Amino acid sequence: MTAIQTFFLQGSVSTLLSSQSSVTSCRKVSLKFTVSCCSATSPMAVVNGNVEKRPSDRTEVRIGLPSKGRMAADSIDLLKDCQLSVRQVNPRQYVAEIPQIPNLEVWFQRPKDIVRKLVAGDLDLGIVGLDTVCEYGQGDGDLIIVHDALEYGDCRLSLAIPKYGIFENVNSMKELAEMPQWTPERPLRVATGFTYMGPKFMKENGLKHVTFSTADGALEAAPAMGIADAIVDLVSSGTTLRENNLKEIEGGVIVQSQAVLVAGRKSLMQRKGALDITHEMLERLEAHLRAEGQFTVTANMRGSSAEEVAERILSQTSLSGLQGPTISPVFCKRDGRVSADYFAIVICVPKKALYKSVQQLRAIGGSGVLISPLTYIFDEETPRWRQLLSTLGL
Ligand SMILES: Nc1ncnc2c1ncn2[C@@H]1O[C@H](COP(=O)(O)OP(=O)(O)OP(=O)(O)O)[C@@H](O)[C@H]1O
Ligand SMILES: O=P(O)(O)OC[C@H]1O[C@H](OP(=O)(O)OP(=O)(O)O)[C@H](O)[C@@H]1O
Ligand SMILES: [Mg+2]
Repeated sequence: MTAIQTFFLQGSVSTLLSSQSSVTSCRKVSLKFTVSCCSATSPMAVVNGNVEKRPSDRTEVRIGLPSKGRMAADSIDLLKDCQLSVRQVNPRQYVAEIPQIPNLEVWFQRPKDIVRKLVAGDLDLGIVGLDTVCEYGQGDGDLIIVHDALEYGDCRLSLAIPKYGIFENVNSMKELAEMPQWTPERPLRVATGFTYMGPKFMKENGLKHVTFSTADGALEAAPAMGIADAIVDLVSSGTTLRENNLKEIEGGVIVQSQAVLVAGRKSLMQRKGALDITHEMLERLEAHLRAEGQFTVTANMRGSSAEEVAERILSQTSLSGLQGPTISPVFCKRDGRVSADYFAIVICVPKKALYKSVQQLRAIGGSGVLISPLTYIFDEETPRWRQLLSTLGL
């Protein structure tokens, strides 16, 4: 089998629902491809990962974590930061446990197989990149994004074209679509590993004469090798594109991706314990991720009363904290009398605003400013949980 397989877009394509809300699902889309190495009518067709969708009566809830690649270690680390330690006896063992959640089994799988197994119902929850959910979930309405921003694995799925030659002055999808060069005899040739999202995107952008080829890696070489005119691939720092003389263009970002927690709708609705486990994981993730962006700041301030100190603090934009400052009197004994001339204040400030906050504190008379890391912020209820319940119609 050759490294590059060519296929043509034949089927209808519809839109992926935008991921503006914290809980997103993808709409069902059907595409047909003619792949040179096998056909859908082949008597020995191999289904990806699962034989058929079938109800299972297992009692454990299963979460899939990436077994390899750049998401693997970060996923374990994230859970560890949430006090969920994955106990794996050895790295070649694909099942593990999290002692803090007894009824949860961890299965290590390749990211694409996590999505396939979620669709098949063999996994209930998974952590993967949003790009993988979109590509391998193919708009399956059963997939629900429970947490859309786990804050690692940041990248985007983008279309890129050469900086040189006929593309020199092409800087947008509109300009690419309007190039006179693309005809039925000489279509735009796109190399991509994203054989679902790539064609869908091109169709949505009105590119009619397009063919696609696929390979497992180093796609950025395809234009220089003369195999393709453009590529659709993941971009993070942009270094690989730059080093290969390729550029992104306006309107060419297909998906902004990062690690997400994804679940199967049927699992959440039908598998005993799955919804409770999802709630606990969501709470832990949110508490950790909210805290990660914040510092606790304590300082002393001279003042006549807690209210007077509060007014000074709340006059500064960077010092309002999560709900407002906590202010406690600092008692001292002077001339035999106990009095509170100082107040200790505690606020949370975004890490990004740390120095500005310290400056503002000083400006209103703050002294002895102490900064400490925050581990968890548990709020009354997480907005994502409310959103999930509403998505499930609960
Ligand atoms: N350059 C990158 N920077 C950050 N995140 C990335 C980058 N490339 C990919 N990712 C994210 O990490 C996920 C896994 O990518 P990774 O390269 O580890 O595995 P893969 O491409 O599926 O497998 P392999 O590269 O071994 O074929 C991707 O689906 C994406 O969400
Ligand atoms: O914008 P950058 O930071 O340069 O990252 C982008 C590159 O990272 C990924 O490849 P990966 O390293 O996973 O290699 P692969 O092609 O073997 O999957 C992706 O497919 C790009 O080639
Ligand atoms: Mg890769």
